[in-house]
Formats: sequence, C-alpha cells, structure tokens
Amino acid sequence: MVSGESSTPDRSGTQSPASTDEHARADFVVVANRLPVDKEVLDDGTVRWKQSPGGLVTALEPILRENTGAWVGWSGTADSAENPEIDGVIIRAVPLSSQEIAEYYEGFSNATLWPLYHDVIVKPEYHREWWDSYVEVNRRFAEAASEAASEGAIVWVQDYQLQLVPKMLRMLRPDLRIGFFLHIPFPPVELFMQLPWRREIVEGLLGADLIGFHLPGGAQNFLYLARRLAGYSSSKGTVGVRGKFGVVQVGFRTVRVGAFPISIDSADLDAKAKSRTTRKRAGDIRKELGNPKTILLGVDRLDYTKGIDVRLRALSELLAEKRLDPDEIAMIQLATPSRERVDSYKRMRAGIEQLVGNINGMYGTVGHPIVQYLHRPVPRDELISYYYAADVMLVTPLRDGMNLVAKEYVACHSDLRGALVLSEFTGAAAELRSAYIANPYDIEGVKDAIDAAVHHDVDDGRRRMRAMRRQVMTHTVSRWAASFLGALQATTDVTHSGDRGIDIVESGEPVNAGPDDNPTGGDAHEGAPTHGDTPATDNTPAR
Ligand SMILES: Nc1ncnc2c1ncn2[C@@H]1O[C@H](COP(=O)(O)OP(=O)(O)O)[C@@H](O)[C@H]1O
Ligand SMILES: O=P(O)(O)OC[C@H]1O[C@H](O[C@H]2O[C@H](CO)[C@@H](O)[C@H](O)[C@H]2O)[C@H](O)[C@@H](O)[C@@H]1O
Repeated sequence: MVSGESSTPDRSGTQSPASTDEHARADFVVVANRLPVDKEVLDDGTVRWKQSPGGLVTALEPILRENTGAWVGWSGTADSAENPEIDGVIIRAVPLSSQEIAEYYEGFSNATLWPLYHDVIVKPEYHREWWDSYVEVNRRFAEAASEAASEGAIVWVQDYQLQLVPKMLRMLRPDLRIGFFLHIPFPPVELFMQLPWRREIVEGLLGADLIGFHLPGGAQNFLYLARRLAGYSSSKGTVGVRGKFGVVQVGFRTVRVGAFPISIDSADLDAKAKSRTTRKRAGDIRKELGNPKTILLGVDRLDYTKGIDVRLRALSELLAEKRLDPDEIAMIQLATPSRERVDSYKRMRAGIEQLVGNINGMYGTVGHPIVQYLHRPVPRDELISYYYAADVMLVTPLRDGMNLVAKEYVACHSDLRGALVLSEFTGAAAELRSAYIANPYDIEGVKDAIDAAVHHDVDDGRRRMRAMRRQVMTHTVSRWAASFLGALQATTDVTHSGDRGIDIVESGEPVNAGPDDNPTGGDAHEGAPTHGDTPATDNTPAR
C-alpha cells in the first residue's frame, strides 16, 4: 500500500514523499486519529513512511483501493502536514501542534475520555482548555474530511478522539453518508454523566447515520442517553449483533445504532503460524528460556486498562503457594510503550516493573528469571512465534473494548494446543466463551483460571481451542468492515437519495478452524452475556 522510501526534497531540506493531489476527491473516506502510515525520520534526514501494522488498515485497504479512497488522520508527530503518496489512496494529514498533542490527544482523549470510558480505573481529569482543544481539533478533522469527500461519498469516522466530527461534518456536508465506530467501551450511564460536555458528545455522535459499538450493551447505553439526556425518541428493545439495530429519531433523520464486534486478519495469522520459520523460531524461544514445561505469555500496550499487574500478582501468589513450580514455568511479558507522557501511564509502568523485579528476585535463579519483560514492540513475525510458542496466554484487562491479542493467539493455534485465560471485562469474552474466563478484580478467581489453564487436560484444551477457532476464523476483520459498511449503505434517508455507494470488498476466504474441526457449533457472540458492556433495559440505566 505504501510507496516506501521516496525522495522529493521539501523546503526544509529533508527528503519527503511526493504529495498527493490536494484537490482530489474520494468516494470513500476514513477519518481516524492516526494515519495508516507511521513517519520515520532516519539519521540522514530521509523521511520514510511505513504502513501501520493495525487491523483497521488491513481491513480497509482493499475497500480504499477498490473505490477512490482517502484517509484523513494525524501523522503521530508534531506539526507534520506532509501527505505521503500511497498507491491508490489519498492521504490528508491533519497537523497537530505540540500544544494540541498535549491538550487534545494526551489530555482530553487519553486523560479524560479514556479513563472515563474504561470504568474510571484512574480518575478522569476534566479541564476546560483540553475540551476547547478537542473541539478545535475535531473541527479541523471535519473540515479535512469535507474537503476530501466527493458528492454523496461515504465517510467512516473512527473512535473516541473524534466524537464531534459526525455532527460537524454533517453541517458542512449534508450530502454525505456518515458512519461512526467506537473502538473502546461505551460507559455505563452513571459514569458518562460525570462528563461536563456529555450532551455535546451525544449530539456530536448523532450527526452520523450509523453508530457502531463492539457490543450490544454499549449500543443500548447510548440509546438510553440519546433518549434521557438529549431528549430524542429512541428504540427501547435489545440490540443484536450485526443486525437488529436500535434507532434514534433526530428531526427528519433516523440514526441507526448497532453492535459490530471487530476482529483480525485470521487467515493471515493462521498461515503465518503454520509456517516452518515460525515453528522453528518458537522452538528456539523455548530453548532460550531453558525448555520450561509451560510458557505463559502476555502481549499488551503498556496501559493500566490491560491488567498486567493483575496477572503478575496472581503469578506471584501461585508461586508462593507452590501451585506453580518455578522450575517448570517461564513467563514472557511483551509491553509496547504507549502514551508515555501521561502521568497515569508513567506511574503504572513503574509499578509493573517493580512487580517483575519482585517475582524474579523471589523465585528466579541466576540465568533463569521467571518473567522476561520487554518494554518495546516486537516485529510481527516474532510476535507470531511467541504466540505459537506460548502454552498459556494471559489476557487480564480490567476493561477492554475488544482485545485483539486474545483473537490473535487463537488464530495462531491450528494445532489446537494452548489455553487462553481471558478477563470477562473484554469485548472478546462475549465471543470466546471457551476460554478460561476470570474476573480480574477477583485475584483468587484469576489464580484458579491460570492454575486450570496450566494444568488442563489435553482433550479438554483441544475442545476449548477448537470452539474458539470456529469463532475467530469465520469472523474476520474484513467481515467486520463489510458488515458495518453494508449497514451504513442500507441506511435510507431523503438526503442520500442521490449518493453513489461504494464497492465493499471482503478480503480473504474463511479458513478451517482446526485439524479435526466440525462444521457446527463454536463460540458465538449472539446471545452471549455482554459482561462489561451491560445492556440498559428500558427503565434501568446500565449497571
Ligand atoms: N509488544 C508488542 N509488540 C508488537 N505488537 C504488539 C505488542 N503489544 C501489542 N501489540 C499489537 O497491538 C494490537 C493491540 O490490540 P488490542 O489487543 O485490541 O489492544 P489496543 O488496541 O488497546 O492496544 C494487537 O494487534 C497486538 O498484536
Ligand atoms: O493511538 P494510540 O493512542 O497509540 O493507541 C492505540 C489504539 O488503542 C485503542 O485500541 C482499541 O481498539 C482496538 C480495536 O478495535 C480494540 O481491540 C481495543 O480494545 C481498544 O482499546 C484505541 O481505541 C485506538 O484508537 C488507538 O489507536
């Protein structure tokens, strides 16, 4: 997708990629906080753009290419307005100043909304100047989207950083069909009500034609707020998954509200995990660890929502109680640095590193620490080898919108080996019900789940993994995108009578769930308890 290194000198003397035509218009526009490419400035000043490894990019790339597609977003660095050339995709960078990064991104997005939407695990901070910056940056994203979109185009706005964009964009361009998807949980009503700008956020989202959440519970929380807080008439029945949408009547417009659980490029991971190179590297990883009987693995952005401390505490107690033998286990914790200038992230990092030190000090020996901790991202192929090598995957967030790591682990185990310990407060838990599900606030429960996963019966383990694979291998990220965009295209409204519609490409074929896969059953989302994203009933605010 990305043209790679390129070399048009810019005015500052560095090498920058050729810009795309700034007047070009697209039929399909993605608006996300981040661009689908990361900017790298090499030592010699050369600028290089690399495609981001994220699932969103993978899912949307075929649709962007098949149609005239554009992506509006921030490059990740301050004051960067370059629009790197990407074959077939128009890039519209929204530059952010250092102050906006501090106030809109680190401040309102990640120190106000992120903790508020994740159960107030840390205290959200409410500052008027952060809100002002959020409004201003959302306005610039809306203007950039408006400039990128052709008459009647489809625009898909992503995530909590841009909740005001749908309304702002609709005011600029009533001809557009606008979708919005929230990648993090939508909070219970009682928590959302803390937000001084709660009504503006609800109104901002209602500018969309379709609003998507991972789980039905999030959709129902929103429908309740649209009715009780903003005074619109909204549906009161339960919302389904990828269907049975809720509706909010906003003047003459009908806004649909639905649940679309995101997934991964399952076939790609499945194939890579089966490769000889992966399997050889996985064997080497086990040897490097001293051939432990059981490898436990954690893979996360270093975020307080992920419950890395929870699994470390559980591990420590299991070792103290001799339920785990230090000679038989090794744990790897891969932690990608994230939002490092936000205070709560700094504090959390120090706490986790202390826990790792304590466990290794108490139970490790020279040359054999119990926990191997890497504070950096690892290359994708290496990550897949870790997934394949791991006997037990530890996913213990206190709250998580979905958690793709859990699905990635399952996709890497066509051998039906391995066990997944999964927090019930992840979106993934509603689909992967054959995991060892645990409440991360109940340390004894987490310990029991880890103990059961480490000592599981082989046949029971295969049965669990087979059921989870049936879910993950058939519900891919391209299916997620296609189901959302299909529902968005199906929204009917007089304002859209002349629009063109786009071709929705679903890439990849469904793959077999496992060697002795059977065609029926499997872990399913429909009808599953919604756990964290508890649905609101008619008169009862959620939780
Ligand atoms: N240390 C790491 N090295 C490489 N990739 C990582 C690392 N930690 C997480 N990732 C990747 O980042 C993504 C995380 O997605 P997810 O679990 O949904 O959580 P979030 O989006 O909140 O970080 C996954 O695709 C995972 O493979
Ligand atoms: O852009 P950053 O500030 O570096 O943060 C990375 C992304 O984190 C969040 O991910 C969420 O989306 C995942 C996919 O839907 C989901 O599985 C996970 O549970 C969420 O936490 C965030 O929502 C993104 O906007 C960030 O880019």
